[in-house]
Amino acid sequence: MKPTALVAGNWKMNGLASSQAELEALGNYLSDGSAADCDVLICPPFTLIAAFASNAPTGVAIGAQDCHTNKSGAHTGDISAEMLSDAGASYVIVGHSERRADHGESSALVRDKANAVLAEGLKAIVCVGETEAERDAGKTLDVVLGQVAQSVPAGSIPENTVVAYEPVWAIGTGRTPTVADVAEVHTAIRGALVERFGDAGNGFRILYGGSVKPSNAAELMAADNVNGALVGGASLKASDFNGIIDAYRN
Ligand SMILES: O=C[C@H](O)COP(=O)(O)O
Repeated sequence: MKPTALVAGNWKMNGLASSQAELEALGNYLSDGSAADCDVLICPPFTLIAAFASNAPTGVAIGAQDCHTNKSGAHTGDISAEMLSDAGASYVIVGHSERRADHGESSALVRDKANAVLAEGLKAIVCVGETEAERDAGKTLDVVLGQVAQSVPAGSIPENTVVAYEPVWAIGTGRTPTVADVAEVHTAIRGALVERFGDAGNGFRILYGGSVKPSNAAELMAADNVNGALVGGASLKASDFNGIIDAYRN
């Protein structure tokens, strides 16, 4: 059975307390419009998680953008999955390419972070994706499937793990792969998940991320094995994010 889609907003290092208005606008749109056939998630910066979680509109889950592998301890500046759960988060993004690049995170570390997320009963969104040089060298599937194999925990099930395919060169650039290219990568990821997890592999949600906006959401979301979106820039304004959620309205 096709999994319920997830439209997730990753606010990255954007958002102040005043951004609560965008969350409210999103909630108003969701409650006013015809029901969207997808789950909706906002991952604000750490500083806003508790406030957002306690005021989250109906139908909007709140998540985080990273966590440490440990539950607690001497790790200055880090946040654990237990703390995120305590603050009201229900999802945690791990292995975003910006963290892999900015903080040198390896796939093994990403898997350990995902395991920490699962251990707290939260859901992990495990990000994978090739750089432009890797795509140009014809290595897209090798890179992406290698990251999936190494970053997705052995204990993953469709209810606790989401895979997000984000070509690094498409993030924040306004460029996207063709729908056929997206379908090829997503179908390859699906195949790898089925090979590893059996029939359950068909139940995992595989999100596409990278310059998703209202004008291209419908065609990207219709591609084979695309079960939602991980949205950066266009998630910061409720009106844009709502336009992406519209891809899942009848
Ligand atoms: O996590 C979200 C992605 O990095 C996509 O960002 P973007 O929609 O701004 O391209």
